[in-house]
Amino acid sequence: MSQETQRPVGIVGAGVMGAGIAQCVAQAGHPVVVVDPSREALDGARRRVADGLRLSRLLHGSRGGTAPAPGTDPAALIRWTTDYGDLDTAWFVVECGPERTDVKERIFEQLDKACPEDTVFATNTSAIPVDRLAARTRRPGQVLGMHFMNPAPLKDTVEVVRGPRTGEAALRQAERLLELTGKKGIHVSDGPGFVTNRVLMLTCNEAAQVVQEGTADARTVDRIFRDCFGHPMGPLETGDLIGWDVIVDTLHVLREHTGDPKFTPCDLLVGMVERGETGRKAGRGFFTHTAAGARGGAR
Ligand SMILES: NC(=O)c1ccc[n+]([C@@H]2O[C@H](COP(=O)([O-])OP(=O)(O)OC[C@H]3O[C@@H](n4cnc5c(N)ncnc54)[C@H](O)[C@@H]3O)[C@@H](O)[C@H]2O)c1
Repeated sequence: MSQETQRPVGIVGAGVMGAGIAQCVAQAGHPVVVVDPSREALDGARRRVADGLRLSRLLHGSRGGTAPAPGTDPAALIRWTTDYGDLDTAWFVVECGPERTDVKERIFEQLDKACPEDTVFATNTSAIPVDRLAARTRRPGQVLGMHFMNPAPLKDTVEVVRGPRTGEAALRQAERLLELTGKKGIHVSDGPGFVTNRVLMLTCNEAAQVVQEGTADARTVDRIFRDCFGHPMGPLETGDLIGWDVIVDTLHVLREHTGDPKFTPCDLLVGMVERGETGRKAGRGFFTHTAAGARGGAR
């Protein structure tokens, strides 16, 4: 067993994405340390991973990811902690904290202090330029973006972002993590929103604006994308899955880093987030959702 297979992968942030990525790594039989300052978030993530592993066993790994080996318990490979110091042996860390530039900058400063010199850091940011976060460390050559898709256990492709200072060795370590979790990477250069969210965030915002203006209701907007364009999901169902709080934060980041007012979130979205109607994780966004994932009435 190589040194890397004994050393854990660190995940910072135990929200929707952190839990999903932790599940992917543990399912591959590899140890994981998940850090979050919120005990409530850690408990929620533990439950989400347990549900995800049950689903994965039912699907026998047929929809992406590695199926847990029979008789093994991937959940036992995950250590849940509030202490960054527990990352002291991690060979690779995926940062999944909130989409706020100042919060992520502080996280990277903490990671730089807590982790060994050779640890590679990947940010799962939706839009913050990788080099902005790399600048908060003494190892900018060991920082890159790995933008996993949601739900991480079911999506086999990751947008890999190479910052202007990201080195070849860091990219090779990222490739190891992808191989381990049965995923492939598509490589892009650094910039606000990279490719995915430079385009998707505007689409989600405009779809909400169309509802706000009364041109069509949410169900009709999404039906246009499914029936006319053949998309598997419309932009409003996609936004419910991502979380409108994450989308509003990402639009602010895009506006901050491009200076372009086209990334201003529409009033309808801002109001929904203020009321806690953030989508699937809250049970209500443009659609209503049950714990089993069923979709109900639209706005
Ligand atoms: N939700 C998606 O579909 C999606 C997809 C791809 C990328 N992303 C990106 O992934 C990141 C996480 O998104 P999410 O949807 O999981 O968000 P989330 O709000 O579900 O989770 C964020 C977590 O970070 C924790 N946190 C707060 N401060 C922290 C700190 N200082 N150190 C460690 N953890 C801290 C919070 O307690 C919370 O558990 C964001 O950058 C987001 O833009 C989200």
